[in-house]
Amino acid sequence: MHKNREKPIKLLLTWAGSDKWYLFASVFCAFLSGLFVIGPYVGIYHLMDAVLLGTLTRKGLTDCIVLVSVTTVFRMVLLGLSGVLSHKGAYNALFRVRCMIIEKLAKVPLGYVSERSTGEIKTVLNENIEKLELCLAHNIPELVSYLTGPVVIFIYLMTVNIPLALISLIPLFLDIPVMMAVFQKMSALLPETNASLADFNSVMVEYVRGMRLIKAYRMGSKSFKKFREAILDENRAWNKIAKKTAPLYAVFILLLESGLLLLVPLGGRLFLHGSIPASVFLLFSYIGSLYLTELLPLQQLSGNFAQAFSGMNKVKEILALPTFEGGDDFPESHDITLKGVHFSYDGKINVLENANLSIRDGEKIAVVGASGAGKSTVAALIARFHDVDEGEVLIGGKNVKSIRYETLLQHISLVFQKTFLTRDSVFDNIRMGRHASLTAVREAAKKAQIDDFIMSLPDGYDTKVGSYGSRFSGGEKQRIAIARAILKNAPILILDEATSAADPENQMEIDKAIKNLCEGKTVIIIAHRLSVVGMCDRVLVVENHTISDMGTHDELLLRNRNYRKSWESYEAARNIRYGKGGDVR
Ligand SMILES: Nc1ncnc2c1ncn2[C@@H]1O[C@H](COP(=O)(O)OP(=O)(O)OP(=O)(O)O)[C@@H](O)[C@H]1O
Repeated sequence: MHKNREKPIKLLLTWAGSDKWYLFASVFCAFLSGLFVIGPYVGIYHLMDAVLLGTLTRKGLTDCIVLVSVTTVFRMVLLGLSGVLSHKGAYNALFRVRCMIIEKLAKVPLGYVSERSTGEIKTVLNENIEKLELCLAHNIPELVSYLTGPVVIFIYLMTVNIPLALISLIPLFLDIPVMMAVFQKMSALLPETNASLADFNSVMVEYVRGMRLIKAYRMGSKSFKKFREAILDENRAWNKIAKKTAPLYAVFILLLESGLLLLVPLGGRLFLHGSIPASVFLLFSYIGSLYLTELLPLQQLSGNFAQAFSGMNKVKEILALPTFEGGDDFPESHDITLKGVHFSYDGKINVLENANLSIRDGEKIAVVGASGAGKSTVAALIARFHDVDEGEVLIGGKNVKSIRYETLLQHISLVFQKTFLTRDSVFDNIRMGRHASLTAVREAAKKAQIDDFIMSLPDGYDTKVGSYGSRFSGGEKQRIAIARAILKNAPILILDEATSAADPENQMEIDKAIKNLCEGKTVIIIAHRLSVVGMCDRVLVVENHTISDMGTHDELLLRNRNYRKSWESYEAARNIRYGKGGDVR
């Protein structure tokens, strides 16, 4: 809780780690560059003074030119140096924050990650973090530089004429509440803009992934309403910000430039009364009313800071997600038990109520039930993708909550319905980060019936998979995933409809691969097709929000009406033959 209230700049520096020294050095250079702003003003004032008094000499002119040139060059050099340092610090900090998020996402229960859409995570990793770059590399040094210059000029003006110098500050005091109002308005509206940006990113990812479908159905970009609406929504959100803040920006600029209206009449009066010399009058009329405009970029900075802080909140949200820390070693035995398990995804609708099961070490179980009955949920709870609301999930007699999360995942292999291949080589896709030799990888691939196919590719195991594994068929991808699981050799195996993408030819290969994969393991197969039942010892039926029955295929055929009906339908479908004209026999 305390962390959430941490000051944004302090938090940014914590995230920057040791790179904060680059940021400090950059701020220091920006400060020095701000000090040099005074040079041209002092030079011009002395020039005006000498011209008006008729005391200008060649040396005086040269001194003035040198002062103006040297201070301007120093200012630019320091500003450049500040930029180099701030970018080095900022990009290192960004790298660190992105790594922290990625590491966090790897540690949080999978349930949390899948609940956040890809687009939302992409928005945080990309757009929100980029705003931090803007803040660290540009806005903070700029803020220091923009503030130092006017402060130094003000101090100089005070040495010339205190009353006029103080009067020159009036526009600034009037502007402070306006700037605060801009910041507040931006901060209030940004969550909405962020949400629409995250939505836009989600829809964009969906649009690109669904391109095949869009083309197949000739939906065309215009007809993809969701995409267009997401773009329009994002535009609307930004227009709303512009509408609400533009008038305030205008007031800010007008006020900041209004010094002339005060200093010319007042200074003129003092000059005409002989209270100040002409050079002081001209100094305040020109510089005294202009130096505050150095602060003009601040109006944009307030908006940028608001955006950066809003992005930081998103990063904070992810970094605050709970992780499963600590815990015991994995148990020796691999039997699985569910005791009185209740579970709901949203806290409202119970997907499982009082679910009980007992799977023996080395047993192969098929999980059957209607679509949406909760089969995948049972598997997800065993792998602790979510925590149960009530009851216990035990492996080898130990509650999964007491087993070290990493260890738990190391001992469970999952083959999902949708196979995800990374953009690396086939070799790396099977190894998945572990140290395994080519011989070991090939051994696994042979058992998964995919070695011959991989060897027939132009670069064999070095073949790049390509984005989303687009160059492989569904069946090939599944066999690569099975090879992965064989190599992992975890004692517990969960297969979620792993055979769904197979054609009849592939099916035999996949069946062989699965048989090899399952050898000597405790296996749970989520069976959407009852053919899987043949390779399992027992069947578990999920229906009516619970595990309603568990037994061998023959036992269930005798005692479970719904299972018997499903089996009969499956048998009938299996025996369907097609006649010449396509008629069903
Ligand atoms: N992440 C989630 N958030 C909210 N509800 C979910 C989530 N995942 C699944 N559900 C809901 O929980 C119920 C059970 O889903 P589950 O995926 O376990 O069923 P299933 O039997 O495996 O279905 P299928 O055979 O169609 O894959 C469904 O009503 C589903 O809509």
